Amino acid sequence: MEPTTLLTASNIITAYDQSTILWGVNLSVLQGTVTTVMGRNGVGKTTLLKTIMGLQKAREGQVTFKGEHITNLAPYKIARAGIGYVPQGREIIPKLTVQENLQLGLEATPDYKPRMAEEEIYTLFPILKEFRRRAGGNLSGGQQQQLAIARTLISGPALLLLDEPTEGLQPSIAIEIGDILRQLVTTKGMAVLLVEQKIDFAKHVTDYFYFMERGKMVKEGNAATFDFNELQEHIAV
Ligand SMILES: Nc1ncnc2c1ncn2[C@@H]1O[C@H](COP(=O)(O)OP(=O)(O)OP(=O)(O)O)[C@@H](O)[C@H]1O
Repeated sequence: MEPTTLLTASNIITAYDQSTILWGVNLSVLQGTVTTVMGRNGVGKTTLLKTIMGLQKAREGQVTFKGEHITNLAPYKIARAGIGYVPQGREIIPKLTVQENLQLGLEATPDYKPRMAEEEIYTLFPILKEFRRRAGGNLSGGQQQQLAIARTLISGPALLLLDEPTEGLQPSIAIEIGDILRQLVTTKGMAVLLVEQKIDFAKHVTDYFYFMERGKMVKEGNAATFDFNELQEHIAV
């Protein structure tokens, strides 16, 4: 059976005032896969995630999710449709406890009820259970990243958008995060759209790659056949 396409972005053009950042981006994400967008700083990766999430308006083009047009809908409507966004920098609330931070994710649901049970989340992230009464600000970087992902999972998204989740983390901690992402796609059938700069980490988790340069996808392919040497040259500079 052909895997279902969950998300499609077609010919997306996004600009900040006079400055155009995305110049006709095309991308799709299949259910049960991790899709990764790589590219140097400033090429527009974050802008792409924000456009998908409705946080930045697309001037042209369309975003389709589960067959429905969601282009430029209010972010809360996009969240309720089933897309979870874990922004760069995690954005957890340092003074709130782990459990309280987790519950903030319920704002993405219409009835404030979890779509993934807290216990199930704590099974995926045992350290969060152990530290559930600690202030979020007292967690390590890797634990804060786990919390940011967990907070998004509580609303039961079908697609998770992740912006550089391994930034500032040691490789071993990054791999732990990667293993959790793989678990979500293989056991829950979720899809992940990842923005990443670290090739080793990306290779570990990714099924399908896109490579972006100056607001456009210039290369794409299956992880198994993707030419990473070429990619490395582009990214390393
Ligand atoms: N709110 C904004 N207003 C104006 N320009 C912006 C804004 N946000 C980002 N930009 C510009 O848009 C371009 C693309 O930024 P974006 O954050 O999407 O890139 P990126 O590929 O995610 O890079 P990084 O890895 O550094 O986050 C950059 O030149 C940036 O300066």
